[in-house]
Amino acid sequence: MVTPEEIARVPKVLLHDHLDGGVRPETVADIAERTGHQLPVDDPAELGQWFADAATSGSLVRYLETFEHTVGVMQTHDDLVRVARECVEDLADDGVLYAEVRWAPEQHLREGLTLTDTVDAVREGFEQGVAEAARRGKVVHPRQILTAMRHQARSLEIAELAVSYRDRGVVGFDIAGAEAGYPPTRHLDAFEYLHRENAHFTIHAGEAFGLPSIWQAIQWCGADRLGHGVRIIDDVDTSDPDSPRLGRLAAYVRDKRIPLELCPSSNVQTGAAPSIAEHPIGTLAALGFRVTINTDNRLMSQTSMSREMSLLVDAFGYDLDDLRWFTVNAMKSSFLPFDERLALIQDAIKPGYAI
Ligand SMILES: O=c1[nH]cnc2c1ncn2[C@H]1C[C@H](O)[C@@H](CO)O1
Ligand SMILES: [Zn+2]
Repeated sequence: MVTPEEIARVPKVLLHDHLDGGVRPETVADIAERTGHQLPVDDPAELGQWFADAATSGSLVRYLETFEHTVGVMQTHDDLVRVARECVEDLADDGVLYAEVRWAPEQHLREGLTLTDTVDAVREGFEQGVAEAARRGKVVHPRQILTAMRHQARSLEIAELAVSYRDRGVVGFDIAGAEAGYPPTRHLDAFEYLHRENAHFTIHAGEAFGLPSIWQAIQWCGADRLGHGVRIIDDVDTSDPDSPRLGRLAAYVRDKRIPLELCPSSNVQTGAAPSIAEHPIGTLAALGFRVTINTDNRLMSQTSMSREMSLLVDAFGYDLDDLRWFTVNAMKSSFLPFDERLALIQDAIKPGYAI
């Protein structure tokens, strides 16, 4: 059985983590006190628990309401730098080697920052975090994914922002927010623009809404990866456990090696999966889908990459070889240039798992 110490030590790759879903509770409390942002509870220890309890609602829409209290304290240059720096420090302390951290610039303009100001601030925070991690003897490579909110109408503008920062720390684009009622095809112009620019994007799909959302994300929008995508399991007939049968869409996703950014704890909180033990990741991994393990929102789920891996080790009996497979899957699926992906696999991931 893999121990928590081994999991903490091996290099991990994180493709789906929200900057505004991973703020330290102490930082939320600290900034809120200074800026006058009203919190439901003020004590940092209680606040961490409040986020977790409020997010464990069985509903994505209610889960998302908790972000008002993180987005609310990320409205100035200095506060964005701080949150970004602390994010990278926390990931490095957790043994994360490479991370794509997403956030929605359009949500951080309330105090007068421009879209480019916000991306510059996060970039500065990431650089500070990398330097601080290096001082602690840790190597971490953070990159940004810029998210557009699917209920808003700024996706083309955010896609243009992502392309303009493609050589300055931004590797991709995403849409997030409530899924039901806001299909990805509302943002086709943004996705078509990204295709023309040879740019990468992922789409939150198949979390709160099922197969039609995944189908649109892949076949209409041309997503490179699926944010969650967990409901692809609805297109797998497991009534005979010895020979599961894939429907056309599930077969396409597996044939094309489309990466699934699975986030087990988050899915249990929003009701997308009944429990970790019953999470479709077990079946999807066994069927050879391009499965990756992710945190989604470390604050709301009180989690980390190591914890998500530990939960899966406990539930499915995964060993180090399995964890390396998930990690290599994630690195192969990243939006980094191919040669950089290969270098991290050869130089860091393979040696890191040869313990
Ligand atoms: O799991 C999620 N599904 C859909 N949207 C999400 C999820 N987690 C966070 N978000 C939203 C709320 C954040 O404010 C936004 C940008 O990070 O993305
Ligand atoms: Zn997410």
